[in-house]
Amino acid sequence: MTVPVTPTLLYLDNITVSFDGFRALNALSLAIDHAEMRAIIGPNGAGKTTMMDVITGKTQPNEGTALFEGTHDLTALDETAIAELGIGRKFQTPTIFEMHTVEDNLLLALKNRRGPLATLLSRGVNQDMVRIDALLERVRLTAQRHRRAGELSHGQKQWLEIGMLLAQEPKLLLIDEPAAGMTDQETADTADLLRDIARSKAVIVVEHDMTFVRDLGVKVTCLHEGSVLAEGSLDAVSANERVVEVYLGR
Ligand SMILES: Nc1ncnc2c1ncn2[C@@H]1O[C@H](COP(=O)(O)OP(=O)(O)OP(=O)(O)O)[C@@H](O)[C@H]1O
Repeated sequence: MTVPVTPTLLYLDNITVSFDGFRALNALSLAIDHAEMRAIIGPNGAGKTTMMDVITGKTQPNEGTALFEGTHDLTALDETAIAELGIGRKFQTPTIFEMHTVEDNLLLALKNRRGPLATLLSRGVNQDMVRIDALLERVRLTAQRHRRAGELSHGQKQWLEIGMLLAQEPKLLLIDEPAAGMTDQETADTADLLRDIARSKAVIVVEHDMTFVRDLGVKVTCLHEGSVLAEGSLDAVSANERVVEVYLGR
């Protein structure tokens, strides 16, 4: 992989989002490097979802700068344009096609990326299969290839959706509470999978499960009342008195 000269992939500065005068984000600043994974923690209502909404163009900030790759002004783009820049988002509830096989779900995600014209012109059925082999292996679903997605375990469904996002070849993945509802083993496997993905892509994970965050072993940002309260290693953030007061000590 060629590493770009500027390390900052996502740059948020002084972002404010007001809902009827209430500041869901309050001068929030955050920078994510290429191939960096960052865990975002913080109490309910801290602004984590609103931050993801700003990055993906779902919500327009009232103030502030949001740059992707140093040049793309995210505040001037709609959700489709932002997805096309290479920002993929996974919500907590998987949006897979339950009646289709695992393989077909991935195939649909690949075609979705190319669009109808490219799909028509594509001679690449074999190439698709090579890509799908690699995706299946990556998301640990090779043995489930021909099963209907609806039959997968909760954790496997989450991984399939991550695979569908990877099919779109994003540069930045936003993932909302991936460990919610997972068994301990699935949670550990998911941390492993995300660490693997983060070797070549940037990943932002919002998560409340501190065991999982510890497994990720990455820099942590704690949000509170729409701003960054603390940032650093999980040990440093966990030792922060304010973080204990507003979040961990609850
Ligand atoms: N569309 C909206 N209209 C009014 N208030 C909103 C809207 N969206 C979010 N808020 C408020 O903004 C604040 C931040 O919400 P947000 O969902 O971003 O928090 P969060 O950190 O994701 O919380 P959680 O951990 O519960 O998901 C909350 O007080 C919420 O009620």
